[in-house]
Amino acid sequence: MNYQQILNEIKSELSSIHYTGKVASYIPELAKIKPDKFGMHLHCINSGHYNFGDHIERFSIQSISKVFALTMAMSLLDDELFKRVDVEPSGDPFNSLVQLEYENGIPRNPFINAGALVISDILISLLKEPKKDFLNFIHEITGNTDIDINPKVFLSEKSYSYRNAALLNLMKSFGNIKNDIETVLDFYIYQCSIAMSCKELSTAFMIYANGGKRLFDNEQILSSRKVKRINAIMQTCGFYDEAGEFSYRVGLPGKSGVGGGIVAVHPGQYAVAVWSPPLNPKGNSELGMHALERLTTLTGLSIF
Ligand SMILES: NC(=O)CC[C@H](N)C(=O)O
Repeated sequence: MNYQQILNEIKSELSSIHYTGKVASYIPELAKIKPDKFGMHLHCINSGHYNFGDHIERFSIQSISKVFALTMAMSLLDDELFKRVDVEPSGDPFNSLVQLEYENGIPRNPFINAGALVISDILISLLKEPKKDFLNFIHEITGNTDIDINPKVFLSEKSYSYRNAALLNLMKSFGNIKNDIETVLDFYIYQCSIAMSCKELSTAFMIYANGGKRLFDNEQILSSRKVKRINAIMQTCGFYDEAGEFSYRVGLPGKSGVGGGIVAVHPGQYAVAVWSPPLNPKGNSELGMHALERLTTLTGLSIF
């Protein structure tokens, strides 16, 4: 199959689509990103790299970091982790508070903000230097030690984090947050402000496509049992109240972020990342979803 030709076709098809999405503005620093940025990077297990556009430019990974945080927490703790966060789709927006009240402060899954905040709390309790260890984990799975946060995005989100503070306060009232709220918020926002390119993200997500092994040296990072579970959570919960739509249109486990990135994996075949900042009303990259839908249609390679 000529993957580069397929990517070129996706690029030309999408250049004529009139998008209606808006770049995220509730984190002021993200609103400065040009809406016409667009890149895609496909990393195939057997045949290497294919790409187009702004695929080596770094952008704010935002909620894509929730997959790395869950991976770290699952490598430190076993099933007891899931007493504090569930694995069910929420059907609600990423920053919603409503379900938490009914469900006694136990978030529906680790990929909505409430769930990721619980994971941050767990990591703070277990790690010596949470920020350093988190960044080191990303360096380990990408083999790239200069990946870092964007300090402007970090500070920008810190000054507008009222909803995440509300989620933390509510969960703390139910006893599901052990550390102090400022510390958890700070670490959570730190993770979200990491900047990576589509190329780097497709390398990082290769562990989920390759049975838990880094592709570049075959080192086992995560057991295949844990990979199965993380991919299942990405499939059912990776896109908030649009997880069903993504599954139906694209047919891959994946995760999005409000920076406009989406990463998806086809276990045994490839990891792919796409970046286009304008978001649809559910907070997922409008053109990113479209590009991935075309990829699985044109290659015939979805998991279904
Ligand atoms: N969906 C996202 O990417 C949200 C992440 C963002 N940092 C927030 O907490 O609001």
